[in-house]
Amino acid sequence: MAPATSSRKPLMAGNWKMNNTHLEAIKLVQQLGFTLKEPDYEAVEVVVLPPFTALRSVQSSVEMDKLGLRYGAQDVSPHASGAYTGEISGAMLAALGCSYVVVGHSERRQYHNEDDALVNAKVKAAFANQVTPIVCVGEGLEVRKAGEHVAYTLAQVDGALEKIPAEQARSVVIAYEPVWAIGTGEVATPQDAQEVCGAIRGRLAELYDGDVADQVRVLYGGSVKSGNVAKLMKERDVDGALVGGASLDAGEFVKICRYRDLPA
Ligand SMILES: O=C(CO)COP(=O)(O)O
Repeated sequence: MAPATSSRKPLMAGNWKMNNTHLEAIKLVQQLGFTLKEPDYEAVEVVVLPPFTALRSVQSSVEMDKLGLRYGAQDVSPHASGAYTGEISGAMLAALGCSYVVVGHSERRQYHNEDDALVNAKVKAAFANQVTPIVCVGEGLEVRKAGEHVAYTLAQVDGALEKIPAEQARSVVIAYEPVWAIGTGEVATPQDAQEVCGAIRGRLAELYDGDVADQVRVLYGGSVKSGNVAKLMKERDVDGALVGGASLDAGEFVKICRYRDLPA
């Protein structure tokens, strides 16, 4: 278990999903970038995850205006290059300055039949290009009702990290996103989030020697808003949030990044 004095920097990541053209993306990034200041970035790492088509514009905005935001993509191909129509490689993301890529989001597992083996291959593709994967895990409602949410989620962690060496695993980000909480307004209780995030860290301690479990940031995702983030962030194994809908509104996402100012 991680000591309470861990050095993990909180991470607030906005998963825009299939929203915002590249023009809308520039506007949102500028609103965020000009509102957030040095003290914000000292306290939390702020990341936006636009659609592929907006990455180049986001890169230009961030570089031109010297914004402190980081950005990344929502998916990556397991393949390095070649005849894979419609896919985007890790090298392409790296060339656009992406720091992160989401891997294994439940929407991709559900609508694109992504299994643990594919998620694992994508984690490898990300690391091969020095892009940090944000690995999404989490159970659906049926699994939760059956009381099997911890075992189910840990099996996804095992699958995603298969044959990933400790030097890489220590920088991975894991997002616990219970499917029943995504886009439903039904946020997990802080206790529910802590139960699974703590179990994930426990599993990392079993899988890896040294400080891996203490270094890895475990995020919670699923209906995070300014009204619930402060309570979630009080939990010892919740190191940040993967925010969907609420990250599309600059004012709301800034409030989430400044959760320390909100009543818990
Ligand atoms: O899936 C999510 C982030 O990846 C969560 O989405 P919502 O915040 O819209 O529930």
